[in-house]
Amino acid sequence: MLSVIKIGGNVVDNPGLRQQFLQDFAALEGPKILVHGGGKIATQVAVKLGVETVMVEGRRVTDAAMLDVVTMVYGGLVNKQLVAWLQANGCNAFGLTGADGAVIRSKKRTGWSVDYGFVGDIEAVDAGQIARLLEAGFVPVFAPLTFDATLASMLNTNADTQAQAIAVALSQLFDINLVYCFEKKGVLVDPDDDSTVIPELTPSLFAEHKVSGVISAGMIPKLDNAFKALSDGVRQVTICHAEDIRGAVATGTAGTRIRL
Ligand SMILES: Nc1ncnc2c1ncn2[C@@H]1O[C@H](COP(=O)(O)OP(=O)(O)O)[C@@H](O)[C@H]1O
Ligand SMILES: CC(=O)N[C@@H](CCC(=O)OP(=O)(O)O)C(=O)O
Repeated sequence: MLSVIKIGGNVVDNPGLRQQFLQDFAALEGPKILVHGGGKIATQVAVKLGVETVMVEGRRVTDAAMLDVVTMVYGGLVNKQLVAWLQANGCNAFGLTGADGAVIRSKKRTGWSVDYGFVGDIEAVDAGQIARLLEAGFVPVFAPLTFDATLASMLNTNADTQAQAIAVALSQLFDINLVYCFEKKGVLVDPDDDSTVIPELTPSLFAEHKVSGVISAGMIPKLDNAFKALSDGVRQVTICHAEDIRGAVATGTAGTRIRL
């Protein structure tokens, strides 16, 4: 089983949670891939540089100035720090974006009522190249950046979507366990109460909870990605707290298990 783990920016930005996660991730058995976010950190750096942040339905509107910010923050600062910290924990991390080795190609998002600018919708993931990194003993660590060769441009891609696309592409070659880690215990009935985890979520329960407002905001696109991964060939999908990653990988019992 290959574990594809996504970690959100709120965990990366919290030193205590991050340190525990890095140790736990480094100790996971078997082949593994990390996909990181970092939206919160990009917003903080953009403020310092005087670049305005505009989010529409959980996606960052990315003009030329913001593309420079996210390329620096995701491809540079966050990716390289994570690689260094994982190496310090004995994990042979290899940091990359979708442009490196042309592993993830995308197209600039068009045809929406909003002009998202330099946001990439993924067209192709080169599973063979990623598998070769794994065979060579590396642990790929992906920044949420893809690229369009025709435009000769980096593109900003949501990290949850990128994790889903990587997991689906590699499901041709491996049984995949996709785990979305964030700073809550799972999908919750009351998002402010970690004791209200929904242990199993089906499409019908998801639809009910969307209508009632129990599931909202960033959790909606995260779950759309989770269900898409399962229906496109991923074996197991879990949404859990970063501190429960070992249970999610070893026994599949942590947080919320997604079922079709
Ligand atoms: N029912 C729910 N259970 C847990 N979180 C929820 C729920 N509904 C909305 N959310 C919100 O969704 C957020 C997770 O989405 P997002 O911020 O995109 O995550 P990430 O940082 O991992 O990319 C949570 O921080 C929480 O505020
Ligand atoms: C297009 C788009 O919205 N990209 C995201 C990529 C980072 C991300 O997804 O970070 P989290 O997982 O921490 O939210 C953004 O720039 O915010």
